[in-house]
Amino acid sequence: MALLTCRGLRKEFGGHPVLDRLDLTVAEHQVVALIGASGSGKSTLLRVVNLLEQLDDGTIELDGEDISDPRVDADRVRRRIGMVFQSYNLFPHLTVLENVTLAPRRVHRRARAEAETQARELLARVGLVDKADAYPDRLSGGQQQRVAIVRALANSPRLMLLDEVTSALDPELVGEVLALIRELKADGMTMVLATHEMGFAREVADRVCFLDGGRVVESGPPEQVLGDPTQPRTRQFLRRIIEAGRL
Ligand SMILES: Nc1ncnc2c1ncn2[C@@H]1O[C@H](COP(=O)(O)OP(=O)(O)OP(=O)(O)O)[C@@H](O)[C@H]1O
Repeated sequence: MALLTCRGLRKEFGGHPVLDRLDLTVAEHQVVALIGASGSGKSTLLRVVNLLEQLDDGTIELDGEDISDPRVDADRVRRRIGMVFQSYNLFPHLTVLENVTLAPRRVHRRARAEAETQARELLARVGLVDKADAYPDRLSGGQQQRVAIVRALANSPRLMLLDEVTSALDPELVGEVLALIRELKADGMTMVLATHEMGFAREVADRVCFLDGGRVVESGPPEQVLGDPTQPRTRQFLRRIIEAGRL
């Protein structure tokens, strides 16, 4: 059963199509990795799914509901989707605990004690409960990113969208964030992640989609798309990655 179905997505910036009749289906519990050169539309795809950008054409269904209908309440949709960005985007003036409990309290109207108990449980899971009262600037990049993921999980999302979540991290901090994503997969979380980490895409994704020119040019199991691609443009992209020593 498809959790997310994108059909014919089109998005233009300044008359230039960034998504060009893009189709993507994600089954429940599936992990889909989006790969592709810089500017191929990966972030834009995640942003339109989370209704942060308006579509020019196409439809997006989440759990069978057409969320691309302009009459849909975007806030209600975003409560079912957890989005994590490259640059963490934690609120600097709030503690870790306040960052994690903000949406559950304000949006989901949970009582403070209940939201804090859940937040501490989630923080304990990622080994950061001792940082609950710290402000983000006291945390390493890897710790901040794990808090950002916990903050998204606190809304009990149906779908997680992860946009280059390790790109801003020093190499020694990448592993701790990838370990957390591995755990989410083991828990059955449905995820769509844009990544430049081909090794990670190969390991964690059930399906890899190669984007080029705003379309999914090739899609399949990681070993096929990354190991034996059928499309010349995928081959060319991977050749460049190999030459750069990133595969
Ligand atoms: N708000 C915007 N206004 C104008 N152009 C935009 C906007 N957002 C994205 N673009 C353009 O759309 C294209 C696709 O960008 P996008 O960020 O989706 O690519 P990407 O595949 O995620 O790239 P990267 O791997 O570098 O993150 C780029 O040419 C970008 O400059």
